[in-house]
Amino acid sequence: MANRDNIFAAPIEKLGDFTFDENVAEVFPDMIQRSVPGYSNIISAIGMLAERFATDGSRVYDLGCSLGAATLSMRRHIKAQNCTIIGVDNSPAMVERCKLHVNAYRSDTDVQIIEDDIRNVDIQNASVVVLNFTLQFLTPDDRQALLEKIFAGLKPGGILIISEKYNFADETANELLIDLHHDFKRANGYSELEISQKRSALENVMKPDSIDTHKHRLTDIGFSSVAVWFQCFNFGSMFAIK
Ligand SMILES: Nc1ncnc2c1ncn2[C@@H]1O[C@H](C[S@+](CC[C@H]([NH3+])C(=O)[O-])CC(=O)[O-])[C@@H](O)[C@H]1O
Ligand SMILES: O=C(O)C(=O)Cc1ccccc1
Repeated sequence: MANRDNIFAAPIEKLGDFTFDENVAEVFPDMIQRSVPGYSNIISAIGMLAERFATDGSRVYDLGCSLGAATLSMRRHIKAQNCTIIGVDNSPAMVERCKLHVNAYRSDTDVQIIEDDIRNVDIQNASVVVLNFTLQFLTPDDRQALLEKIFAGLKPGGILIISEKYNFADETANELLIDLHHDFKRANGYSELEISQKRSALENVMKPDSIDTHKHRLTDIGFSSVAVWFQCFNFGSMFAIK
């Protein structure tokens, strides 16, 4: 069984910003499963979308791949020939573990895991690009530049899948959805202290956009067929087709 996430269980005197360090990588499958509503469904659907959109000889990118959950789901589903999946993450602890997961099985689809900042990565000949809960960790300017680079590197008909935590312009709706997310975490065994310390640790490093902001930004860049295909509380996933 995966190691249990106890990172914020005890009171932390000098609470710093949340980072994807060794301790987080160690418990990450448990943390993300108990913290993100719909995570498993999203991972499965990313595989299904990749099966439809991956084309022969193209590249498939998983940007902010963590331990490679989306990469592995896509690798299981892709039927196209001579595809390469490129997973990128700038956390050495994540990349080290991700490589172990990927190398545990062989497959017809080649997988390369790269330790780098996704802002530096060259994107070319892409049929599928996945940003599964990664864009939210970049600054707004960096979000725009990254999405422009992805658009330029996608083949016509290629798909971008972006999963994010959202905020909502309506204050009442926003508070209710945040509360429901906290109920979800409580139901999954997190204490009030864990919920509040993690919330504080994330405050400076993760600033969610609204669904409208995402849609407008993608449409302005040139994507067509922008749609939310999944939402649970303040978490969801969109696709955008070039
Ligand atoms: N600039 C950056 N460059 C590279 N990696 C980055 C950067 N910023 C953050 N990361 C990486 O993005 C990942 C975000 S987790 C993604 C889950 C995964 N997609 C999953 O499907 O399981 C989401 C979450 O924990 O909420 C972490 O591994 C960071 O190291
Ligand atoms: O736990 C939370 O409150 C979240 O917003 C999701 C999350 C999951 C894993 C790492 C960082 C944020």
